[in-house]
Amino acid sequence: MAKKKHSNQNPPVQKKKQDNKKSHNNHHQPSNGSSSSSSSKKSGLVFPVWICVVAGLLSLSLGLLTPHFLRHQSSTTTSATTNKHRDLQKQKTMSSQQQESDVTMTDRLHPPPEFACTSDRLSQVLHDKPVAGMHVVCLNQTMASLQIVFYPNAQHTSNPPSIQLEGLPAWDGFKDALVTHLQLTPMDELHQPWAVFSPDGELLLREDNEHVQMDGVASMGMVLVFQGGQFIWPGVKIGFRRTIPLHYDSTSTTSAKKQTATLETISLEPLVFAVDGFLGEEECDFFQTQATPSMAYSEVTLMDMDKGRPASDFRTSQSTFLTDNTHPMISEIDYRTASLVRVPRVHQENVQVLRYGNGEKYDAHHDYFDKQLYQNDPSTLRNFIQYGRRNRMITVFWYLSDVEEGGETIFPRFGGAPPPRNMADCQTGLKVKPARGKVIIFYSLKPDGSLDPLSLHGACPVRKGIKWAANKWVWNLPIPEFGSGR
Ligand SMILES: O=C(O)CCC(=O)C(=O)O
Ligand SMILES: [Fe+2]
Repeated sequence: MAKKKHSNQNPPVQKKKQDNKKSHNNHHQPSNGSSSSSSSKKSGLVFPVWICVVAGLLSLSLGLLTPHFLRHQSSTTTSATTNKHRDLQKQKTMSSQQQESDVTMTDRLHPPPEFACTSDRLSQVLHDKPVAGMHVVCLNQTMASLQIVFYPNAQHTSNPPSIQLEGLPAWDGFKDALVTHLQLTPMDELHQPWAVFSPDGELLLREDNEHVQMDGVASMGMVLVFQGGQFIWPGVKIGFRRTIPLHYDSTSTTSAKKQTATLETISLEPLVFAVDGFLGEEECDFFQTQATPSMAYSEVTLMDMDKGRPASDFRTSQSTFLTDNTHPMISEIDYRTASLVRVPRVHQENVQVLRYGNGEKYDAHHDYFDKQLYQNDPSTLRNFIQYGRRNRMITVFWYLSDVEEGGETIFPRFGGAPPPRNMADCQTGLKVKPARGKVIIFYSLKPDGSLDPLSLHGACPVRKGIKWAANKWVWNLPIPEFGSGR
């Protein structure tokens, strides 16, 4: 039986002229150079260190006020957060006797409490089994050195490797340490630069940043490094629940803003989270109403081996893309989604609304594009996936209705199971029951940036009732020419 792998895709749109070649995310605002320097000249060491720490945290949080996942890619390089480093240099010129006695009291420059590398915080990011390409790094900055503890592939270990760098290292030294101890591979034309994030998904550094002042970073406490360059929530273990704050774009006008979301890990292989109540009643109704006039039996982008076959061989539901991004309810959810996955809105496709009537289904497939399977489709290869560099990374799948019977989303390769022989089979695997307002988040790419074949999934036939749902696809790179963030 022919393998029925296929992807569903927005039809190609004329590419707008956009320069997104070399983009850096500017996550730290430049320091204004004021604050604690005069008091650190006058008084002893303990007092100025505290002032410096407070000033550092203040300017760090100012830098974080507009999280990167709400911003478009900017072309500035990483710059200084605080004047803490300069103050530290001044302090180092003080008498060594004075320094010694005070250092014992304020030896460690405290990271923001929520990012401190405590065993509790570590238990929220480490896994029993290695996660290829996601690394946890603990930074312990003292007056004299920076201690770096590595948890390669975000795996628990009682004896993690660590190193000690003298003073506050330069970006090059820190970068070399990460590359060596985490075995990071350099970017090339098919791979994004690796990147360093706060545990809350804030982009801090990228491999291709040129001028980085390390003070803000070194005092972060814990950072996550992703070989694939994009943030992915650590799954930790099945049943793990993480409540995250949701941030909103300042232009957002909706009154009913959700402040938090709770992600529950429902599978590690593939990585799947469930978020109850992510969408409100009004929103579920709105998307059904908005989509109804343009619903049509679904198209799929056929792989080479499937060319000529009708889409209904695989997928019998109706669907439509909603393209009016200026509608407040649509853009509101785009921003909410950017915050949910901590990936900027410009990585999102327009939402695709789905409706399954009785008996309608969608056989198991991947949402990513495997470039090997599109070698005879130059348009998809070039325009969408840029020969494999760009791809769908995340599906945020919305359930807009309850379904009386059937209509589950199935992951047949749950737990690393082998590929099913029959892609229409709905017996084995993880089955997610639709529930109005709930979304699931699943990752088609792994933290190292490679395709995750275990993300295979399908829609079981609806047995009773109607299933309304939607796909919100988030790419691993900006898609300004066909995404919803245009
Ligand atoms: O309807 C579902 O549960 C899944 C649909 C799906 O995977 C898709 O539209 O790509
Ligand atoms: Fe899908």
